[in-house]
Amino acid sequence: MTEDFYSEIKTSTGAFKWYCAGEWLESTSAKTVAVLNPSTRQKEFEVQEVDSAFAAAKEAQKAWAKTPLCERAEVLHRVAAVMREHAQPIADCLVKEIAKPRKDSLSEVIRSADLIDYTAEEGLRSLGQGELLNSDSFPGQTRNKLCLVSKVPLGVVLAIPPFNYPVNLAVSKLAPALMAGNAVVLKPPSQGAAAGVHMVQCFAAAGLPKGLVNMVTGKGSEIGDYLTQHAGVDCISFTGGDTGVSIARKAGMVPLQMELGGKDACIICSDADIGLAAKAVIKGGFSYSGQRCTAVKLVLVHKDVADDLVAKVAAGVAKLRVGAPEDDADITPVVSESSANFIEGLVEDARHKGAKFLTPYKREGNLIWPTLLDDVTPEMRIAWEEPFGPVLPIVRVDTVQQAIDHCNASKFGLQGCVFTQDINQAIAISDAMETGTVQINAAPARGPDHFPFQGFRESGIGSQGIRNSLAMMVKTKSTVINLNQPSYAMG
Ligand SMILES: NC(=O)C1=CN([C@@H]2O[C@H](COP(=O)(O)OP(=O)(O)OC[C@H]3O[C@@H](n4cnc5c(N)ncnc54)[C@H](OP(=O)(O)O)[C@@H]3O)[C@@H](O)[C@H]2O)C=CC1
Ligand SMILES: O=C(O)[C@H](O)COP(=O)(O)O
Repeated sequence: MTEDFYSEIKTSTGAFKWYCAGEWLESTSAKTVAVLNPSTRQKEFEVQEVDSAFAAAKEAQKAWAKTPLCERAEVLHRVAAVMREHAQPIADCLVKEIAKPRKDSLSEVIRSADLIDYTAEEGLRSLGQGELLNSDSFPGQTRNKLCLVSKVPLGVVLAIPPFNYPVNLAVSKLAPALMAGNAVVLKPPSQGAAAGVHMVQCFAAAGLPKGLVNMVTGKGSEIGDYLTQHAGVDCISFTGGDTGVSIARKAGMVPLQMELGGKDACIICSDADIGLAAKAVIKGGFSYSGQRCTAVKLVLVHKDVADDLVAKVAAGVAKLRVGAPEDDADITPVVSESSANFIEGLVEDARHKGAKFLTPYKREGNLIWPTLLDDVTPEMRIAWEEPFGPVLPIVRVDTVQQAIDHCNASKFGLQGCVFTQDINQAIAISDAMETGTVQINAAPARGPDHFPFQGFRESGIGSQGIRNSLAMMVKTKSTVINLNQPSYAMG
């Protein structure tokens, strides 16, 4: 029974426990953090605020590093199977604590199980390979040295995912870290922590060695510095907003994988298929109410096709269903009141500076109706900042170069997309855009999860995607065999 399966994760007072060295524990401070339901704005869950789990992780990691790759892969496949079997309660948490539509919540969990399986398989192949270098290719050397290059674990990985994909973006760190022989301390987002607790129970139930995955709950603003600057951390894998920039500045000598904010722009050329572009703009701009790092956050459309595009997008936006995540509405409450207030600030700034409202701005609590703004100019904040909500600005441009210049002037460089029917123009624009990925004739997207995913400038450091995350979670080790005489192949 799935309910029994999750019974041990709660304290007697109903808060969720934290997880250390294979045990679900109650915090000695008894301090808790309330998780508010974005729809009702009432307390839905409680998680504990606790201290550290690094010692347990370090201890467990030593034995795990000596565990054969194929055994690590087997354990991960078991985790994926358990997660699929017990997916619904995790998805239910996502509906209640981050107001993600019901269907999308379940698909996030299933996508995460798929990611774990794929990581196990990819890790078996890629981590099993090393390199052999001969010394005689460097000037002045003979072939008397053989360098064996292998990949060894980093140690303890601190994983910090954001609220909008608390399961998938946790698993995208945990699975490669574990497959590569590391232990993990997970700090889930406060809004998303209940889903995180349920997810960790799947790792525990799959028979992962004790101490290998530990979960510390609490507010990032209070325990974040303690965790990210802890001497027991050997790597930080963080996904989130500007906080990541300050973490990177303060972090010590540890590898960083930072996936941060974005202002993903959609450039629509005069020869574009406008029907296709309009559909992508609507889906890209408004799915999960615009709360995706890869959401379309700016449309830069050529003036010759702008009226056509705007009419088609407005017609599509009018059909979006606004309501409750339980009812699978397209637009659901944004994650918090402070987030809704921030979005409203951007909308009001645009109103004062002359933006044209193609849909009226409407808000009830955390629920914001989809808002389409035309005639946006570079003087408006919305032209540069990410609302992380259902608000989409449209800038009309005279030339494609103007659109490229706008993208490249942004502090962000996550993804972008271009719509044109001329492949030569598409490639030229892609090459000119300073973003980690450019999609041609489709909206930005991180998935499928094995594609490399990276941000330039303040959008990140390093690269995600299953193969790249596996490569990120190891360090290179060389062993040099020194022969007593040069040895050349076959005679
Ligand atoms: N490039 C990418 O791959 C992605 C980027 N994002 C970006 O994430 C942002 C939205 O997510 P959001 O959760 O609001 O982002 P935040 O940066 O606010 O939080 C991300 C995580 O960091 C934690 N945190 C907060 N303060 C600190 C601190 N000082 N030290 C360590 N950890 C801390 C949070 O915990 P707590 O919840 O307790 O505050 C949370 O777990 C957007 O900017 C979006 O673009 C989102 C998804 C993907
Ligand atoms: O947090 C996000 O926005 C995700 O990384 C987006 O993933 P997706 O583009 O595959 O939905």
